[in-house]
Amino acid sequence: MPEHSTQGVSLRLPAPAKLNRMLHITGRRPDGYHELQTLFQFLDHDDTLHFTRREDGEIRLAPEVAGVPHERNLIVRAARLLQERSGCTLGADIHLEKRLPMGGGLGGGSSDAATSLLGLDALWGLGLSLDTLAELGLTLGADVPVFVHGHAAWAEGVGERLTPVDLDTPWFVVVHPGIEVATPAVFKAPELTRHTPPITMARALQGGASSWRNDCEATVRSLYPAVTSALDWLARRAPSMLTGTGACVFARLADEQEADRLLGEIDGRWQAFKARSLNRSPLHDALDR
Ligand SMILES: C[C@](O)(CO)[C@H](O)COP(=O)(O)OP(=O)(O)OC[C@H]1O[C@@H](n2ccc(N)nc2=O)[C@H](O)[C@@H]1O
Ligand SMILES: Nc1ncnc2c1ncn2[C@@H]1O[C@H](COP(=O)(O)OP(=O)(O)OP(=O)(O)O)[C@@H](O)[C@H]1O
Repeated sequence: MPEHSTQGVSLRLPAPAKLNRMLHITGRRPDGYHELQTLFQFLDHDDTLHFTRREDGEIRLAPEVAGVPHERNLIVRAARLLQERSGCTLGADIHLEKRLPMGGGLGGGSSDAATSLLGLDALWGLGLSLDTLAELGLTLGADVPVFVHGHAAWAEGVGERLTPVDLDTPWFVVVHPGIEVATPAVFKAPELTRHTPPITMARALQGGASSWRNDCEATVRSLYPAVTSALDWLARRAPSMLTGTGACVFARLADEQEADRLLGEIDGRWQAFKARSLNRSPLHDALDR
C-alpha cells in the first residue's frame, strides 16, 4: 500500500516479476530485433522500491545493483527520462530491495523501471497517462510497457502492442538454474526458431496452457546445460517451461500444497520460490491506477 508517511513525500511500491506463459518468435525486423507473440502474466513475487522526494533534483539509489553502474540502472534511467519529459525539478532517494534474479527472464529490471515511472509520476504529482509512461518505458526495454499498463496481456511486435487478457491463475514454482542468460546471445544464435507462423490471440487462448511453448527453449537448452538439467528435472514432476530467454524455468501446479511439496523436493538443489500468478499488477493495486 502507498505509505504517505510524510504527507505524500514517500511511497513504498512493488515491482512484480512476469512470466511468459508462451512465446513465439514470428520474424525479425530490419534493425535486428525479433517480432514476438507472447502471453505475459505477473507473479506475486517482487522487488520492493521505496521513494522519498528530494527538493534538489538529485536521483540517489541505495543499494546500487552489483555490476550495474548508477547511470545504467533502469531505475535511474527511468527517473531521468521522467525529469526530462516533464521538466520536473524534483528528485528522489530510492531504496531498492532486490529479490528478483538478474538475467532471469522474470523482467526484474524492466519491472523496476515501470515502478519507478509510475511511482515518481505519483510522488512528483505529474499526472502523466499510462500510455505516455508506457511510451517512455519502451525506450528502456521491450518488457517495460506491460508492467506500466499492469494487466496480463497478449503482446505482439517486440512486446509493445498489448491486448489485456485474463488467464488462468495457477500456482507456480520458479527455479533459477544458477546461471545468467545473455538475452542478446540467444537472439543472435543462428539455429533460433525465428519464423513461427503468426496465430491469433483467440487461437492461443483456446489452446490453453497445455498447448503453450517457448520458441527460445531449444536454443537456451543448447547454450546453457544448467537450464536443460533444471527443466528436465522439473518437467518430470509438473508441466514446465522457460520464461523469456531464461534462465528461470517454471512449473505449473494444481494448488499451493502441490507447490510446497515440489519446493520440498527441490530441497536447496537450486534457488526456487513459489508464487501465485496475477492478472492485475500489485503495483496498480497499490497506486489505485
Ligand atoms: C524475450 C523477452 O524476455 C520476452 O519477455 C523480452 O522481450 C526481452 O526483453 P529485454 O530483456 O528487455 O531485452 P532488451 O534489453 O530489450 O534486448 C536485449 C537484446 O536482445 C535482442 N532482442 C530483444 C528483444 C527482442 N524482441 N528481439 C531481440 O532481438 C536484441 O539484440 C537486444 O539488444
Ligand atoms: N534495476 C535493475 N535491476 C536488474 N537489472 C538491471 C537493472 N538496471 C539495469 N539492469 C541490467 O538489465 C539486465 C537485465 O535484467 P533483468 O532483471 O530485467 O533481466 P531479465 O529478467 O532477463 O529480463 P527479461 O525477462 O526482460 O529478459 C541486467 O543484467 C542488468 O545488467
